[in-house]
Amino acid sequence: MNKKTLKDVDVKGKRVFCRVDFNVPMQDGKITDETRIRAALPTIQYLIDQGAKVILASHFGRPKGKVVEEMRLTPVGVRLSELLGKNVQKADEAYGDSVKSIIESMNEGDVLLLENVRFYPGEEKNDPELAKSFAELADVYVNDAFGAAHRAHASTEGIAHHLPAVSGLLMEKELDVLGKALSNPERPFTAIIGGAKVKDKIGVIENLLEKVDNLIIGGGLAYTFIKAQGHEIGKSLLEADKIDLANSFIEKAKEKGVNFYMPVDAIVADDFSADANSKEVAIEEIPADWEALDIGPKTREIYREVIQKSKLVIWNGPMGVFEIDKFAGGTKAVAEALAEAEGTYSVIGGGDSAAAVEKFNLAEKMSHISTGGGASLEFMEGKELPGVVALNDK
Ligand SMILES: Nc1ncnc2c1ncn2[C@@H]1O[C@H](COP(=O)(O)OP(=O)(O)OP(=O)(O)O)[C@@H](O)[C@H]1O
Ligand SMILES: O=C(O)[C@H](O)COP(=O)(O)O
Repeated sequence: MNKKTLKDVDVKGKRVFCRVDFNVPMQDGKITDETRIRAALPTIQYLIDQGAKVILASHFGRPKGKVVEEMRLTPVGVRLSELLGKNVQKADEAYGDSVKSIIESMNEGDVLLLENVRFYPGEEKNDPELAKSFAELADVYVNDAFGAAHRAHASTEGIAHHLPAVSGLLMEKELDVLGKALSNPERPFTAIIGGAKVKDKIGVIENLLEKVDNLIIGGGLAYTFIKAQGHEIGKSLLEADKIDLANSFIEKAKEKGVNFYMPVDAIVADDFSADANSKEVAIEEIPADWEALDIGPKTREIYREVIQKSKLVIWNGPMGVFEIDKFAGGTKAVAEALAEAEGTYSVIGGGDSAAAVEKFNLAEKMSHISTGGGASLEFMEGKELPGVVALNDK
């Protein structure tokens, strides 16, 4: 990476504004998945060990510039304190005199968690005044929020123009893994693209078609491709305006010598629900009144074989409606194939695929699970991430 990292600056005794992504799933004030908090621990612990005064900032949810009581970061502070095994002070604001006076009383190695930065309208607008107010709190800026690096906000981008600005250890790792995969992949290199819509994955498919040896398609978006091949798809998800594009991807794959894999069979249902009737059918036999909600067993086997022969696999998006057990089999089969494949480096591109891998208790078996959903998608599209661009060059 050509950006300065935490290791390039001296933080002893310094006030460090460290942007993390503590936007964790929460239900009734309880954190339901703490992966993102755990992923930020190495940077926080490093700062503590170096004797920095650690000022943590994060967004949580989408409060739209107003204080929303349920979106305070208090529960995150409590859990962080337990995980670090030390007191984490929590501020009720994210800048200003009250925060400054807390920071004045901090000792080296102390940790302060600021309030949700999205309580202020200037955050998402990347307001220069708010960025300056954040910068006034600190001597050094560390961005460890890979999950929010695709956002040009005051705490992810604006602030970097006012302080020495470096990446944290998680940010560095994410950029290294994803960067190496895209610039210098071990081959055979396979991408598995699933999820609901073609529309959301156009950029990723376009960019990956230039790089991979195998492109595997699954999930709801696969059926626009199946339709493009001239088959009827019943009530399965269809983006009619993307049929031509789907065909152009298939053509481009041929030109580039990329093996393009689509489902050859599916699990179809007479309703989008857990108690629907369901059955396996060949892909050209989807009944008119049914919808395909998962890839079928033959497809799973083909995909498993491709995965096993790959040296590197990037996976983004589930193969079916994995939230309903009946339609989770295809996504589970892909996750298991990745877990079992020896010598295959597996990169899970965040969001729903990461949630699926967690659900099947296979997270430990993956080589890298990105903490970024939207951010990893934009990275895989080949876009520059504003939160990274703004950091100091080496
Ligand atoms: N065959 C299908 N029919 C309808 N919906 C499907 C089908 N296959 C998968 N889905 C749905 O697609 C959704 C995930 O799509 P999405 O595009 O958001 O995935 P993702 O890219 O992994 O998400 P993220 O952007 O969070 O990383 C899931 O809720 C899943 O139920
Ligand atoms: O969960 C995420 O993908 C990040 O925390 C970014 O959140 P956002 O989509 O609300 O900007």
